Amino acid sequence: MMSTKIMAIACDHGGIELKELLAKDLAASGWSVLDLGTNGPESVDYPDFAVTLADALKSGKAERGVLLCGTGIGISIAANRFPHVRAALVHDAFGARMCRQHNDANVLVMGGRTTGPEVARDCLKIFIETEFEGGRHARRVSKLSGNGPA
Ligand SMILES: O=C(CO)[C@H](O)[C@H](O)COP(=O)(O)O
Repeated sequence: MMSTKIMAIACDHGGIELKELLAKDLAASGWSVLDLGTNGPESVDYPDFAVTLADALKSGKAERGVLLCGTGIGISIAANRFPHVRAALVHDAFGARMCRQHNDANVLVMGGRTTGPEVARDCLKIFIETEFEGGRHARRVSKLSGNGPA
């Protein structure tokens, strides 16, 4: 029996339209969506949403995540402060593919003010469908968590 995979998704006010669009695509792809906000147009602070999503991954409430802010920059900086998070700020299909194949990214990050809806949908599709290649990349990824030589 296949269990439903859970994707946490969170944004600040700069990513809210993209969040709504991508959440629909996730649900249509068979993912269960854990929506961690924000859910209104009020101005909020992106680090708070990165922390909430990092907590959801750490506790096992979700296996992967999507984070969105205006540019994707601030929220990816915030998310990558957590050792269990590998958040990739992606702008195109190639980046979406590489962040899975080479970096085993567990969080896809995009900017609601920088990436158009169709490119973002394409990146999400690739992010959820692409497997990590392992091999030499596994050694490098393990060093990201401080498990390799200094
Ligand atoms: O992209 C972001 C962080 O990297 C934020 O979404 C952006 O800084 C919010 O800006 P403002 O408060 O002017 O809407």
